[in-house]
Amino acid sequence: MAATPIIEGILLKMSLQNRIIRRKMFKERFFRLTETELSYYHVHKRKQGSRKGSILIERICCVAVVNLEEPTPLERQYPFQVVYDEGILYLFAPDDASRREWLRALKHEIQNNSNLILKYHSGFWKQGKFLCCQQARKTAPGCTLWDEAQKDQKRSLSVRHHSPDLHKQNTSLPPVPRKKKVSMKAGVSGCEHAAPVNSFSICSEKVEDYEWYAGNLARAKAEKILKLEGKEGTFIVRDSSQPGTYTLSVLSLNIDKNGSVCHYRINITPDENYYVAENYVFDSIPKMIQYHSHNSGGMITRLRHSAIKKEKMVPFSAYGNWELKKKEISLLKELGSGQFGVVHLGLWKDQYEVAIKVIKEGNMSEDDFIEEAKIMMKLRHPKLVTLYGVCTKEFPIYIVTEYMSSGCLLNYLHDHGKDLQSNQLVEICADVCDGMAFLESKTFIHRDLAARNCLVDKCLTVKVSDFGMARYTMDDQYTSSVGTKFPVKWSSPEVLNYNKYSSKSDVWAFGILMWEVYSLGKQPYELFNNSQVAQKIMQGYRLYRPQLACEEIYKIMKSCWHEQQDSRPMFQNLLETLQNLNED
Ligand SMILES: Nc1ncnc2c1ncn2[C@@H]1O[C@H](COP(=O)(O)OP(=O)(O)OP(=O)(O)O)[C@@H](O)[C@H]1O
Ligand SMILES: [Zn+2]
Repeated sequence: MAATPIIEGILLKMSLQNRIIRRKMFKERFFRLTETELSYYHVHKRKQGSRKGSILIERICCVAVVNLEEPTPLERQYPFQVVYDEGILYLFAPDDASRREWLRALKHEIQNNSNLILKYHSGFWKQGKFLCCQQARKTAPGCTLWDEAQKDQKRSLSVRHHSPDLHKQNTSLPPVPRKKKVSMKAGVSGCEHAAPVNSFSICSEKVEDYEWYAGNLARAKAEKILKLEGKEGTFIVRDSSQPGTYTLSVLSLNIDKNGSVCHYRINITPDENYYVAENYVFDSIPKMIQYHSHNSGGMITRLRHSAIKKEKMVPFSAYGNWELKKKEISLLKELGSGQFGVVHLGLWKDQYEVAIKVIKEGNMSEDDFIEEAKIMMKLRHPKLVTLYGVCTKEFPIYIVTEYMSSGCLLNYLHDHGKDLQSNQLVEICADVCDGMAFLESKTFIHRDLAARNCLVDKCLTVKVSDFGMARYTMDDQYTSSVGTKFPVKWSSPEVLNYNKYSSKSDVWAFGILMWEVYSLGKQPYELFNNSQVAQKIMQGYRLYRPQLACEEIYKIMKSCWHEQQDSRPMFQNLLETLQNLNED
C-alpha cells in the first residue's frame, strides 16, 4: 500500500536507552507521516531494511513540544514528543516552523483517537526521571495540562468532514521544506498491491505506477530475480544506493547463455531529464523505458519483459471480504502437504495466484479457527504471509493465502543456502524478525515459529506463515509437549514445563530459526531426540555456534535462549540489532 505522505522530512531522533546496542543517542532519520502511521527510515542507505520503525497513528495519545530545561546544542533546539502506548518518542525539528508543521500535521491525524490524554510531561525523561516534575517512573501521570486534547476533540467534530487537510490550509506559517519525494518502501513491497499497468504504455510519469519498478531491492537480489525469469531482455528498475536515483538492471543471454545482468545507472540531468544512453534523453523514466523497449540504444539488449508481474498478485482492494466464494477458486497444482491437509497453487477469479490449504476433515478444530480467522485477516504486514480469506460454507474448508513461489524457507536453505552471502543470511533473519516484531506489537503469539513455517517469495523476501495455527490442530502428537510431533527443539523451558506461551517463547524459537539459517537448514540438536533435548535445555545446554555465524550473530542467538523469559530481548530490539549489523 503506497499511502500518500502527509508530511515527510529529516528529524533527529533520540534513541531510547537500548541495552543491547548503544550507538549514537541522536540519529538523523527520514520521517514520514501517513494516515495510518508515523514511520522512519535510514537517511543514507535506502537499501533493504532501511525502514527503521514506525508507530501506528491509533496508538498515539499526545503530541507536544518539550521544554528545554538545560543548555542544548543548536541542532536540538526544537524538540517535540510523540507519546504512544509504549513510550515517548523524542524528536528534534531543524527549526521552529518545521516543528510547528509537524505538530500540526500529527495533531490533525490523531484528533479522533479515543486514547488522547489530558496531561503530559512538558520536560524530557532523563536519567531516570522527568525533568518537569521529577517523577521517577516512566509511566507516571502527566504533570502539565494538554489543552490540545479538548480543543482537538471539539475541532474534530466541526471540521473533520469539511476539511480533511486542516494542517495544509493554514498558510500563515512557512511550509516545511519537503524532501523531494523518493520511494522508501521497505523490502520489495513494490511487487504488491499496485494497479496492473502495462509495462510499456505511458499512463503515468511515476515509476511507482509500473510493475517493472521494484523499489528498494539489493543488487544481488535483483540479479537472482532476473536470472530466475531467464528470458532475454528481462528488466527491472530499482532504487540505487544513492537516494533519489535509480538503476536499470537488464538480463541478456547474448554473452553468456546462462544469462548475465547489466546494471545501468539512470542519469538525471540538472533540468530533470533522464537517460541511460547519452544520446537519448527523456523527461520521465517511463518514457525512457518505453523508448528502450524498441531500441537498445547502446544497452546490451532492448527491454522486453518486466521481471515482476503484478497482475498475478491480489490487489489490496480485492480482499476485504473474508468469506470467499469457492466457485471463484480453481486449484492448479499441488505444492505440498502439512498437518492440516494438502496445499495447492490456484487462481482466484481466474487471475490472481493464491495458495489454498484444503483442510482435511477431522484435522482442525474448524469453528475456533473460523472465529480467529477474522483477527488474522487484519494482521497485514509485508513480512507476514497474507491471509486473503476462507471458504467455510461447505467441506472441505479452504484457507486462501498469498502464494509464495520459492516455497518454504527450510527447503530454500537446503537447496540454495550455499549461494547465499553473509549479508543475505542476516537479511533472512531480519525479514522474519520484522514480521515477528509486528506480531509482538499486536501481542499475537505465533507458537510454532521455525524455518519450516516461513515461506520465500519470488523476490526472495522471507515471510512468516502459519501464525497462531498451532492452536487448531486436533492431533495430540502435535499438541502435547511429549507428543512425537511437538516442536520440542524450538520450545523454551517455560513452554516445555508449563505450556506457557508468550512473545518471549516466540523469541526463543526465533533464536533456533537463526541457528537453522546459519547452518543452512540443519536439524537442531541433530544427535538428540526430543526428550534428550528437553532434558539438556533444563540443564542449561545450548546449541553450538554454526560455522557461518560470527561471534556477534551467535551472541544474538544466545540472547534468545536466556533461561528467564524476561531477560530475552524483544523482537523490536532484535530487529534494530540485525539491521545495524547489516549496515556496518
Ligand atoms: N503460501 C504458500 N505458497 C507456496 N507454497 C506453500 C504455501 N503454503 C504452503 N506451501 C507449501 O506446502 C507445504 C505444506 O505447507 P503447510 O503449511 O500445510 O505445512 P508445513 O508448515 O510444511 O507443515 P506443518 O503445518 O505440518 O507443520 C509447505 O512446505 C510449502 O512447500
Ligand atoms: Zn512531568
